[in-house]
Amino acid sequence: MVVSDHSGTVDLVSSPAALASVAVGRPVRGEFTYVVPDTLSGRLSPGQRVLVPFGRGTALGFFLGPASQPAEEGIKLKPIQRVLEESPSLPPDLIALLRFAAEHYRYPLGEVIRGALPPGLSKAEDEKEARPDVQHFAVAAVTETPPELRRAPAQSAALAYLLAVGGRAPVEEVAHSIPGGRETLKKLASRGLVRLEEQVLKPGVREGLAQGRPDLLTPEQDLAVKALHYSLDMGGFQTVLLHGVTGSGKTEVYLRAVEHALAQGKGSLVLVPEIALTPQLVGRFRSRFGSDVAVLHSGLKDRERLFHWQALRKGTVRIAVGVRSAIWAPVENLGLVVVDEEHDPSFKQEDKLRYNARDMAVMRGKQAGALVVLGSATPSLESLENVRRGRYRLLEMKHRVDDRPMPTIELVDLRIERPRDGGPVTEEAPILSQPLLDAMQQTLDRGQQTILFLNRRGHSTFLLCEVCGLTLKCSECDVCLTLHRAASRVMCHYCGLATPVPDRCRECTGPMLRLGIGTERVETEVAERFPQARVARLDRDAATSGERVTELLAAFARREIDILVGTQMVAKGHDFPGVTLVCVVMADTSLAIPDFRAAERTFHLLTQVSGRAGRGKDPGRVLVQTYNPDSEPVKRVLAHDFEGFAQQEMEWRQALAYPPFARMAAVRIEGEHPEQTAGVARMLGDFLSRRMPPPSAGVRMLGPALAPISRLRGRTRWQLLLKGPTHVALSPLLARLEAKLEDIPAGVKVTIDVDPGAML
Ligand SMILES: Nc1ncnc2c1ncn2[C@@H]1O[C@H](COP(=O)(O)OP(=O)(O)OP(=O)(O)O)[C@@H](O)[C@H]1O
Ligand SMILES: [Zn+2]
Repeated sequence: MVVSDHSGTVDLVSSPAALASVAVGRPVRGEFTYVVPDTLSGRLSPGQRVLVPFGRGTALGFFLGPASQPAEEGIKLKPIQRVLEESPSLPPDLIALLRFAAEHYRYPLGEVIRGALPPGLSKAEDEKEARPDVQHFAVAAVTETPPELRRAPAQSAALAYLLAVGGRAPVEEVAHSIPGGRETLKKLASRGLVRLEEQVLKPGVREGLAQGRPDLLTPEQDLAVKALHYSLDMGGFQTVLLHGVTGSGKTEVYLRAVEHALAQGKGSLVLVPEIALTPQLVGRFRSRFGSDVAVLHSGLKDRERLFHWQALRKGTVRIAVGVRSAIWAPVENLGLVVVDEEHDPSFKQEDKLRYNARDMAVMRGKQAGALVVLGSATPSLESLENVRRGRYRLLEMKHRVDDRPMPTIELVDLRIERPRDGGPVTEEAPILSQPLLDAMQQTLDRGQQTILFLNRRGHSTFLLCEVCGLTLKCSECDVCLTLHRAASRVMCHYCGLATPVPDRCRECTGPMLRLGIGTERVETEVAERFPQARVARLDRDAATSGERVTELLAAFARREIDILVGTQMVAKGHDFPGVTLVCVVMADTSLAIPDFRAAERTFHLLTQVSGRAGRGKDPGRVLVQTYNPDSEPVKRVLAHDFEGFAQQEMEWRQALAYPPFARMAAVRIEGEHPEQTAGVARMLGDFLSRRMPPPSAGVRMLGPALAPISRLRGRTRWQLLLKGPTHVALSPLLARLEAKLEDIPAGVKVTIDVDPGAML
């Protein structure tokens, strides 16, 4: 018999041949059964890392729990070799979540677990205690230099230095003053004249932007906070959608919920789209909870990652704030999971394990029995539908903090806007129409700030031959190249390939026209029109690192920049009270993308960027330039009509059986040889169509067909979409497909993308 005692350790002693279920950290599917040797009985806890024989060698394994005798007779099971750590790296709720993720997204469990762990724990090595952020100090053990040091001038000098500064100094400071100081201090320590000490710094104590705790909540915040406190007091799993307009103070609601969980002795997990773009939010958490917060972002060093993991696992740090991958953080006694900007596409990982951290957050809450709060000014249709079906509870905040008005939103119709200075009508509309120029001038005159949004980077987004009409494409991808003038290169935004700018068409030597506006061009135009203004640009080209982004945003917050031009990076939850004008240079860029979410994405972007205006004492104004004033997203944004947009879009999705009224899985087939790839795509199409459930099940297959971007990095891409009323309806088909993937010829790669995000 296998039983679990209360400490979670599995007592396998009483079983004649105790068996263990182990996930192996290799790209293999399923869990494996191993024998628990006598030496390990009573020492195994679920979530522990172990060393197991695998193939001809050994591999890292994760003990998941007891197993029963496999059905097949005559299989010789091998024993677990040893355990790699005393206390398990994975808490039980996380094991449950990782198992769910592997099953749902059709990805090998061992790889799912390895991907979740910090590098220090994802190798088949014994656990090492992460060296925390420590500072080494040298402390003098004597009060004067003893005569024995007369023949050792370096040691004498180092000790003299220490005594001179009061008997105690950081080692690096001594080393800085006395060449070879580190070695010298060690020698002094071995003589017993100096003690070397470490002072441990708690994680996450680097300073953020300090923010006070408001004494008074708005009435809507107060109601929301009370509701969340009540749910926390009740305990157990529940999901709440916090739909609060831009600037309604959602962050404060999260902070109060985290405070309450902490008072209950429970940990919290807070997910944000991107740390570099949300320094204010991180700052608010740090200044409220100090060293109780671990901030998890992609810039962490391996050692720091391990340190945070261990601190959270031990419960010495109880709050984790982080990006997508922080969903795997081993927060102890988890009571609350918050997902800020839950609609954000960055929660979906687009390689390896293609998970959606927002969806995993809900599942994590379920496994841990925790409260889940999904917050946004523009909730996803998926979450709204879950509210309608009674799965999530809705909390709304319809007013801004301090009753500040929502910004006014005005339309600038590019079809009728004439070029400035009454010049001739050209095919291209002006980048900045007269209404925009006037509004920007007024804003400058008042000493206020402007954000200019265009969701395309570069100078010109395509080059076209004036004579033969050829557009310049990437040699590796089926994508137009973008001209970057500052770098004097044309670049592919998909594969990164950069080449010199051609001045003539390669087919007919005709001159190349530079068309399609990008942020770089907008910035140039703005600088020319407003030479007295301080202009900066925020996009992937200008902000090459996380620090650079933070610096730029900080400079904008300090009002050292008057006009900020940028891509969707400027649309994220920023809170700059000086911004009173937001201009959308072209609202249409994301409308034409062949993706069923194009309209939703456009609506979200326009609403979010508009929401940056008028957050301070002065009211905000938004100008939207567009060629499609009658398109649904544009019309509804102008009318501040979230409900109307959502309803209209829901009807359309329902009519065409798209999410949230159906579940989807994309099967992507990529290969170097176009012929072979097409062959595999057709083969998989046949394979699936022969295994389709009866039509009454409502499962449908679209394709196989060439993907919208039919070539990427030199590889041909095919796509096959499966749609069904529920995930359960799709999963037998996906399981079959997963098994079939073992027969795919080398040279073609097939990936299954469950609940796909981007459809390109
Ligand atoms: N009760 C309050 N009293 C005074 N100021 C508040 C209060 N609550 C929040 N604020 C301030 O209001 C501003 C907006 O809050 P916050 O950034 O949380 O908005 P939000 O709802 O997250 O908006 P968005 O969806 O645009 O990100 C912040 O400057 C915040 O400090
Ligand atoms: Zn390319």
